[in-house]
Amino acid sequence: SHAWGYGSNDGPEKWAESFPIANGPRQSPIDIVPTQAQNDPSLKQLKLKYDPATAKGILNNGHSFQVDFTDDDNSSTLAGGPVTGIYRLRQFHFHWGSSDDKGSEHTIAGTKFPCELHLVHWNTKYPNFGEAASKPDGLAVVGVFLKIGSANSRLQKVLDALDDIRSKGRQTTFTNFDPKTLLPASLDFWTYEGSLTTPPLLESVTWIVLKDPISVSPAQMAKFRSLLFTSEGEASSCMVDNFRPPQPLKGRKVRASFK
Ligand SMILES: CCN[C@H]1CN(CCOCC)S(=O)(=O)c2sc(S(N)(=O)=O)cc21
Ligand SMILES: [Zn+2]
Repeated sequence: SHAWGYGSNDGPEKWAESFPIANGPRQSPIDIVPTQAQNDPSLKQLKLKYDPATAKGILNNGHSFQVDFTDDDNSSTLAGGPVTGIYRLRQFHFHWGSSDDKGSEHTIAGTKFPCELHLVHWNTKYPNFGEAASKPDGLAVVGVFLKIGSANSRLQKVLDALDDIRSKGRQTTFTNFDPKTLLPASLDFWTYEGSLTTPPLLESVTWIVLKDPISVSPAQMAKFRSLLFTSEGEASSCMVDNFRPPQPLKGRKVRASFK
């Protein structure tokens, strides 16, 4: 079976055994080196339009937790930036560490953040998400770093739902939430062609990593770490360190939308 995780027996160093694309040419995440990113004036402004009514539920999938959105129309979309056409918001989720000195997947000149938010969108030129997920221009994921600071009241709305989804497979309704409230003031970004950072590691993601972080407090980080990788009835394992380390750039260029 393709059971994978983040432990020593089933973690990122073992994924290539079941998912050989793990050693592919456009794997994610990467270390972003700002001085080596090229400003590209042809990059358009990022256009994010989210309708809070499309928020549907929140789920512990045993690897992270995700907030799912209804994606049967163009109510919540991404356009502009490095992409052509319209991409629909499917879900957002996070990756975080067991301590504040690690947790993000992308790093900035080697700097790790305690947490990273991913907003997953799929290209509407394809009939559905599943089809899009396997195409080289099928997905666009916006990455946002979380930095330790003051408590983030918008994030707290999401964290308040975690008590109901503590173990793997638990889900609950989660509606009337605008993911735009989780974004920093500036939409300046770096962009590069990459992959899913978890199995199946499909090389179908245009990455859009925002330059500015949002804040998270130490108490809020503790809330992330209260989740479990395991189902009820199994021996409990805390959901922490669910991040893949940076992967080789293999000649890819990282572009910046800003000077
Ligand atoms: C735990 C599984 N995570 C996957 C699940 N999806 C892929 C499903 O493949 C369909 C064939 S996804 O497209 O929602 C997605 S995006 C990211 S990430 N970290 O790169 O933003 C991981 C994943
Ligand atoms: Zn992710």
